[in-house]
Amino acid sequence: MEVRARAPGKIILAGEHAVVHGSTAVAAAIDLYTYVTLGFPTPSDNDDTLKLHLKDMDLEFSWPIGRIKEVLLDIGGQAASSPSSCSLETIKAIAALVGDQNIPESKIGLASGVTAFLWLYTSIHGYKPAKAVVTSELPLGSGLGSSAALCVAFSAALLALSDLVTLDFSHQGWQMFKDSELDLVNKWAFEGEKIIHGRPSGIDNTVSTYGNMIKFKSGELTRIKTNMPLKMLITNTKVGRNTKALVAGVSERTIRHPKAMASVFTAIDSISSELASIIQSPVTDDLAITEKEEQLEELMEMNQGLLQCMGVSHASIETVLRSTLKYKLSSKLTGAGGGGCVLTLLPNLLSGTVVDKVVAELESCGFQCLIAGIGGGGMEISFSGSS
Ligand SMILES: Nc1ncnc2c1ncn2[C@@H]1O[C@H](COP(=O)(O)OP(=O)(O)O)[C@@H](O)[C@H]1O
Ligand SMILES: C[C@@](O)(CCOP(=O)(O)O)CC(=O)O
Ligand SMILES: [Mg+2]
Repeated sequence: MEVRARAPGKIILAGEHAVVHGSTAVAAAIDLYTYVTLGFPTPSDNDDTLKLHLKDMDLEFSWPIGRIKEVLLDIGGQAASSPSSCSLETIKAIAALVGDQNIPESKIGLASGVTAFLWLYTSIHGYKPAKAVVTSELPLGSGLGSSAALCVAFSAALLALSDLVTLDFSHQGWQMFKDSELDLVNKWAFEGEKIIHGRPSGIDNTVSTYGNMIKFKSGELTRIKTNMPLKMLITNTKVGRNTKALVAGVSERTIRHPKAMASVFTAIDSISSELASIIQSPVTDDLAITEKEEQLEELMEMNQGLLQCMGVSHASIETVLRSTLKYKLSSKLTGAGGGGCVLTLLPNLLSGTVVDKVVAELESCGFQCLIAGIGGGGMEISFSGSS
């Protein structure tokens, strides 16, 4: 039997980085997904390997099960129901397995994703032969949560083929997990994110698992119901960066200037809480929407200023801010920054002509613009034969 899982990317409306240090952040799922297909060979296939195919990158990896057993002696899938962290020793052991595959130097950033796969796979299914295929609509390393979407999709596909979840195998099309099963997916995905990010807050895997819009603080989520139309332009500066290094940079700054950074984190906590309550409060007419949009714009600008304070902005991000400001539009980086993606609020009454002009200007700088649907569903799975 083959299962397909999909998990969405996300945007962070306020609070990235500060959320790692205990502040509130607000995030929404977007309608761009990472897909993982997983299947076990039949005995007649006579295949005793674990395979991982990263289809978009045209990379195929294969490990003989004997080699995995030799390197990862004590994992063996006994702990699938209680997610645990990958020890440093095991990360080193997995590095030897990843090393076997000679990933080209230009694609070495993928090694952490492959490491997360091997940890999640062996933790949940032990030493069983299988093939996993990954495709994604998300740009990698751009702040839209591709790492979390990958870990959620892996965890969902792995658990769907375990005896820990109950599913309707005859159901046609996408189906959801029960709440307690989603919790298990989320916990495993967080363990995968730890391998990729070092010190994740958990917001990305949580919003990818449960979908919609969430407020997140110290590992606790509160679902948010939006009461206003919210349209964001996402501009990908295409400047590559790595979340792990940026998160570590903020932590180092916090060690150097603990008091100043604590004030920054407190300010961001207030910004996120205020932003969440504006989004949730009822609106009566267009005027009320415009007022709320102006408040949101101001909060986004304040958040961006504080992100700059943390050292995670970038010349390319500043270029987007300047370009959008010419049209009186407010922007902030989203995700880890250092390049990656920028959000621009598109007010409800903004004319299509202005949007076209801003997009044309941003694209003339070499950036890529997209308008994604926000606040949609979380992870889902489907069995082969259905869509
Ligand atoms: N589809 C994918 N295939 C393989 N690795 C992936 C995939 N998506 C994400 N990754 C892993 O996640 C890393 C990017 O994560 P990160 O730096 O957190 O940025 P973001 O989560 O914003 O995209 C990649 O370098 C890779 O290791
Ligand atoms: C910077 C941070 O707040 C978000 C990182 O998101 P992304 O990997 O850049 O999509 C880190 C985290 O919360 O784990
Ligand atoms: Mg990430």
